[in-house]
Amino acid sequence: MRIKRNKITIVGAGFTGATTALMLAQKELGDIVLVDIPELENPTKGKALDMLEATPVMGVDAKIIGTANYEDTADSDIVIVTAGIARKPGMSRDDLVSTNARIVTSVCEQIKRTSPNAYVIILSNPVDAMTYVAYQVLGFPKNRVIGQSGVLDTARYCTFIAEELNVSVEDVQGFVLGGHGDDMVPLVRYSNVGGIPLEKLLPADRIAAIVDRARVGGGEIVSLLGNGSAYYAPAASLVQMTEAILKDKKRILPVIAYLEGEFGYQQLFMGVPVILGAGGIEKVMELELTEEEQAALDQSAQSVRDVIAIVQTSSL
Ligand SMILES: NC(=O)C1=CN([C@@H]2O[C@H](COP(=O)(O)OP(=O)(O)OC[C@H]3O[C@@H](n4cnc5c(N)ncnc54)[C@H](O)[C@@H]3O)[C@@H](O)[C@H]2O)C=CC1
Ligand SMILES: O=C([O-])CC(=O)C(=O)O
Repeated sequence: MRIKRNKITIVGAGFTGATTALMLAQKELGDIVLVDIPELENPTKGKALDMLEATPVMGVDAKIIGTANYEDTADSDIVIVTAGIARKPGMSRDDLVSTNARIVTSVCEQIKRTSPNAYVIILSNPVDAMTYVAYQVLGFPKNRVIGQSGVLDTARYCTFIAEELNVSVEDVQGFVLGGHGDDMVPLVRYSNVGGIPLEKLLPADRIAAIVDRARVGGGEIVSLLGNGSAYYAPAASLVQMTEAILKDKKRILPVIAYLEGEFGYQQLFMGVPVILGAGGIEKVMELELTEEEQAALDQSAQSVRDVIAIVQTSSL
């Protein structure tokens, strides 16, 4: 038997897609196919070739191609979907819903045809609802349809904690539950720094300020960039998820998963901690929540449901 190299497709070769491709190559996680629309075929080929030409300098082996043809993506192990429009200052992620639902639908129809066995990771916003759209169109089992929100939201939360305490980011542990919107739920009670509960290290008002900043972390970058949204930290998050699956690491990471009773929610895609390994989402890790935490999560779940309802009632 010949051992096969991993094949990773990234749909959407814009800021997040191209950055993810480069980071995947730097980690030698597999060969990479970047796909974009036919009108951008040459720029997509150009980005891929430019990255490929960086590989001898970086000392990594990864084939990287750009294309507008889904046949080139056939039999990918992982497909990452970043296709769609990004928000601009003054917009919410939910304002992208109609346009991106159409794009994610057409992309997933192609993925279903060309890579029926792939694990699919969705980034396009509003990502909880777009993961739902992808699941409907793909018809893949729920363990193979995964949305990215919590790794990024948690990264922001941990960055701000490390900055506040002037300690290494490596020693900060925590996670953020719920939808990828301004009412996401950073779980303070389960956060620690070097094993020491966060609540013993910082006063409540400083923790509250960190939680508030993490919740609007995406918007902070949108305001600063002026014409688009974050891409370095989102790309790093996608790479961590991809690595967890391809190396069967069984990482416990917060991702958007299909809930069928877990945390009390039925038939809902939302961010929760899971075991991520070679089986994709291998298990949702349920936690005991206080009444207050559950109420905050309920509010976030309702926001996700409201956006999914827009998708369900519109003729895309
Ligand atoms: N879930 C999350 O944590 C995050 C989500 N996002 C979302 O990711 C999406 C992409 O963001 P960026 O890369 O910054 O945007 P971008 O505009 O730089 O790139 C998007 C790319 O998608 C391509 N595209 C559009 N329709 C397509 C189709 N049918 N097939 C293939 N490609 C298509 C565009 O041509 C463009 O190159 C946005 O919706 C953004 O809101 C961004 C950061 C974090
Ligand atoms: O804020 C946005 O629109 C992009 C995104 O989801 C994030 O950076 O968290």
